[in-house]
Amino acid sequence: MSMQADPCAKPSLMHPDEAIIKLLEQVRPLEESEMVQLPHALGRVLAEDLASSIDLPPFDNSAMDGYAFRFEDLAQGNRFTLIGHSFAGHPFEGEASANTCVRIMTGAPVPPGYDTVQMQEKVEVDGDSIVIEAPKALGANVRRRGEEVMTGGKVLCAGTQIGAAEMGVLATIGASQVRVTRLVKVAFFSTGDELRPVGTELAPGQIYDSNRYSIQGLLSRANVEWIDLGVIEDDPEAIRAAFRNAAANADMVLTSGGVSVGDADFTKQILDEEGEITFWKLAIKPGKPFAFGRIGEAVFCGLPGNPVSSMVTFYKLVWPLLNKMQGLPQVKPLQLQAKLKGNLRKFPGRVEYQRGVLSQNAQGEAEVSVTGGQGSGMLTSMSLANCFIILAQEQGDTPDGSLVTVEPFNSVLAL
Ligand SMILES: Nc1nc2c(c(=O)[nH]1)N[C@H]1C(S)=C(S)[C@@H](COP(=O)(O)OP(=O)(O)OC[C@H]3O[C@@H](n4cnc5c(N)ncnc54)[C@H](O)[C@@H]3O)O[C@H]1N2
Ligand code: MOO
Repeated sequence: MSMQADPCAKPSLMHPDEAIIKLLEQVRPLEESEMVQLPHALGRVLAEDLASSIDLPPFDNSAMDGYAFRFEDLAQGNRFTLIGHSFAGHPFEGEASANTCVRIMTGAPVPPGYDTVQMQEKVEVDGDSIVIEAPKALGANVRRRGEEVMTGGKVLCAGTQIGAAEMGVLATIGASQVRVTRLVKVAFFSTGDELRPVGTELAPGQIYDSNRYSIQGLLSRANVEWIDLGVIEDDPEAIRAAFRNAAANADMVLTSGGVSVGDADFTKQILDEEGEITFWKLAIKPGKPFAFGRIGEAVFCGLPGNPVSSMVTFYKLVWPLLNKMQGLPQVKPLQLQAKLKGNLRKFPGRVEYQRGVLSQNAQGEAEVSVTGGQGSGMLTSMSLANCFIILAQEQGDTPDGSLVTVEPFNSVLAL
């Protein structure tokens, strides 16, 4: 295993795990909340615990298509007279009496007085009467009123992100609107004189501004409100004006580019003048020059310009911050061990987030391979991947067949 030193590594680089802890200390959950109509609640975060105002299910109902009857009547035999039917939405209106039964459908109310349902496959119909094969227990195939939740019972907790299941739970208890934390506002811009918008011709030395689009994708996945301030030229006054505008309108200012040491890297310089930088330079690859600070009331995250670096630092550092600001709990990402296919090159010095394809082989073992070239400008290495291969700070080259740590892409990165 080669253990050459990373020419870029410096002892002062901060480990990304330490950086996350420090970052999270700098932000608080937003306190403001608002009511939203249920169809607009997807992705939002509940601002308060929610109790059910009804029993769930609201009435005793059948779990099977079949016949409702009184269990005790089986003591007199298993022939029952059919006296009516109960369909979902159309309950039986009559009265239960000895040795009678009611035809019942799944979800239909079990008429008062009846207590047990037998599925129709276990019943013989004989004119107006039926012969029931005795079910094992009283109450068989009946879903009892309130068996899931009683009126007043908690169904969802504050801090829960509303996904597809929660949308359904909210509708189940009849909530037409719901109180959620207000959306975090993020203003972002790209910096760089070489950047051109899509839909224009490239002159020599120019490239298309891809980061704004990947950042838009990430912000959409993170369920925040974003303000796109476009591309700002490498001019200190233009960057200063953009910073002021962004800070006045957002909770977070997010930039891409200009955080390294080049002669036109003004982002850090302007932020030093207009706000404050808390730390800068992390032991992470890609993404070393990630910058963090404050400008006015807003937090500032400066993503490196290299396209993969900006995505990796967003995932690792910005996303947990946004989660905390939205009132979501921090969830440790799932990691697992997978067998490496091929050799991996790495210099000791920085934690590396190489892009990988995780799959299961015929023996059911997890295997992973890198997505080709791992340069921090090669964005296709991200789009081909479904996981990160995480290599520890002091690790060097890793041979084929080794067990490596992988982190499957989470909801912010996966489609
Ligand atoms: N002498 C040193 N040079 C560099 C160092 C260093 O430590 N010493 N760090 C390198 C690392 S690591 C990174 S990452 C980059 C980060 O640089 P910046 O954040 O200042 O970004 P730029 O210089 O503006 O751009 C870097 C690269 O990315 C392209 N880019 C920028 N913005 C976009 C965009 N919106 N869409 C697509 N591509 C973008 C830009 O053209 C450059 O190729 O610095 C290294 N240098
Ligand atoms: O950290 Mo840079 O992102 O290695 O290229």
